[in-house]
Amino acid sequence: MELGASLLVYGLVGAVVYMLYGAYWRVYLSPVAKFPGRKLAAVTFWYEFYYDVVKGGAYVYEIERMHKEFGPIVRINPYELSVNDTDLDFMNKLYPSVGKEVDKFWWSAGMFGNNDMTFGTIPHHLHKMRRAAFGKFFSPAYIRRLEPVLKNLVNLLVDKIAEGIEAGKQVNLVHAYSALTQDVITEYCFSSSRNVLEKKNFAPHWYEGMQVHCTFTPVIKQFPKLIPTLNKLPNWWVKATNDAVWLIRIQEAEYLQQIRDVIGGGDRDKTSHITIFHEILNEPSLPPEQKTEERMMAEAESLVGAGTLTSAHMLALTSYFVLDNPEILKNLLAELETAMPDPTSSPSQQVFESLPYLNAVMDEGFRLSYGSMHRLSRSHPKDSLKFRDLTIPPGTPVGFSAYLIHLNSDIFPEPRAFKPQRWLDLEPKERQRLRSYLNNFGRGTRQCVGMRLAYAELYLTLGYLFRRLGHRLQLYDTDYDRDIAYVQDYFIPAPSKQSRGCRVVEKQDANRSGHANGLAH
Ligand code: HEM
Repeated sequence: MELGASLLVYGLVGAVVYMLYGAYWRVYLSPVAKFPGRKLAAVTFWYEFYYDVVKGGAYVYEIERMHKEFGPIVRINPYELSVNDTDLDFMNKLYPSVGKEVDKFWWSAGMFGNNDMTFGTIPHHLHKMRRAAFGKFFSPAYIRRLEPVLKNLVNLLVDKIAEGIEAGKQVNLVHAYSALTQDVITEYCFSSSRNVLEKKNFAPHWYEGMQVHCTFTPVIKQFPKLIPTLNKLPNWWVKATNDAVWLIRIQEAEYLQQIRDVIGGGDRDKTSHITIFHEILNEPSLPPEQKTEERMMAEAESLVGAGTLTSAHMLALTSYFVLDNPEILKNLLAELETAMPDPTSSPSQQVFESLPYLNAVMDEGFRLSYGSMHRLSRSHPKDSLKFRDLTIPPGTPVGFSAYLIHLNSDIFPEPRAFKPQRWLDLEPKERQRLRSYLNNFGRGTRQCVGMRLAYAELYLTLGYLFRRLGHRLQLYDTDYDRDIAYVQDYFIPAPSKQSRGCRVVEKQDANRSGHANGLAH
């Protein structure tokens, strides 16, 4: 045999031996080898890839099956564990708020394209510094200060929905809500709303583009260089071949311009209120290398993405259940009529916060919309954790999935039913205990930074919309399993591929004869 051919054979044999030893090490010798689970999942990340990419956001169901088979703690890939359990003490230890270093898992932290955004930051201290630069913006004082901006946008949303149904059209609430949440977050980021509420049919391509972006997440985990590679492709090619990537590019150009305006002061005339990016860029504790255009763009993408789909999905699912259930609608309207006697008024969030029935409806909405179906993994680089009689070694990523907790029938009997009543007539302590199982916003140091803004949006939207239009809206050809239920895990969950959204029309009665054809305005 020639020297070249022999080297090739030796090389191939060496590679095979290396891979076999690697597989053996992962299954039998790794620090997490003692945890139960499927051997194939322990050997390779391609197992997860198969479920999430080939079967479409379906690894969460395979994890669910593993828990049924192997118990409350399972190994789900070469490094990571999943826990499905009702132990709140363990949950709080895994996701501490203070006092412990907690990292994200390197393999999944960059699933939205990079590790520059606060969401994608792996190490504890870097994350803490980045988050502190805008954390203040989401404090109760700032949220109150910007409430007038939010009220204007929610009022516009309700007017646009009213306009649509009065014209005899179907209004897709998912698109309407995502128009609202995009306008809110772009206004808060840059004092320059994207104005999606004013666009025809609420410019659904923005919502759809963001959904498609989420479907890239499992691919990016496996191929972390995917987005940088796509970014090198010429504009003309992207525009001609891929709408979703083109939309990402348009957004990036928009953010870059806004960020340059903030940095150069070119936005002074347009800015009517404080913004997240003024806050970050003026934060003295954040060093200049953390204020680069590139990092600010990553932060903008994550803020707009995180601030749009999550709240819109919760609102759409909750609206569906209220409109689909006359008893729930009746109770909610009765409460809102007392709290907001003048339907044309614009009360503040505080008015709605104290309403028991609205809160019960919202908690069911949170429970069935999950926030994220994905496990939220954390690793404690310096400490081991104890789960029952098992010791989890330091540095092991471990996560809970809100999907699994929220549908646990030991905590929530008849878990798939939307029952506001389960939150009512409880002792305050018991209600608080039950609420602590809601994991929509995650927990601890990485808990959703926009949670207070999200609550403000949800209270005002559900309050104003149902008080003003609740008795006039009717679902149009909307089926829960086909259109609403979140069934695909792309971190932000998606409904089935066949989903047509949550569509409403003007309720038919003796005095009205609207026709439900065509889309809104
Ligand atoms: C109902 C609405 C919302 C839900 C269910 C939700 C859910 C979540 C969850 C589960 C996380 C934690 C992810 C993790 O542990 O890795 C998160 C993080 C985050 N969310 Fe939200 N979110 C919502 C609204 C918002 C809004 C309105 C904003 C706008 C500012 C926002 C911005 C963020 C950011 C920046 C992070 C990263 C925080 C960090 O890593 O420190 N979210 N969100």
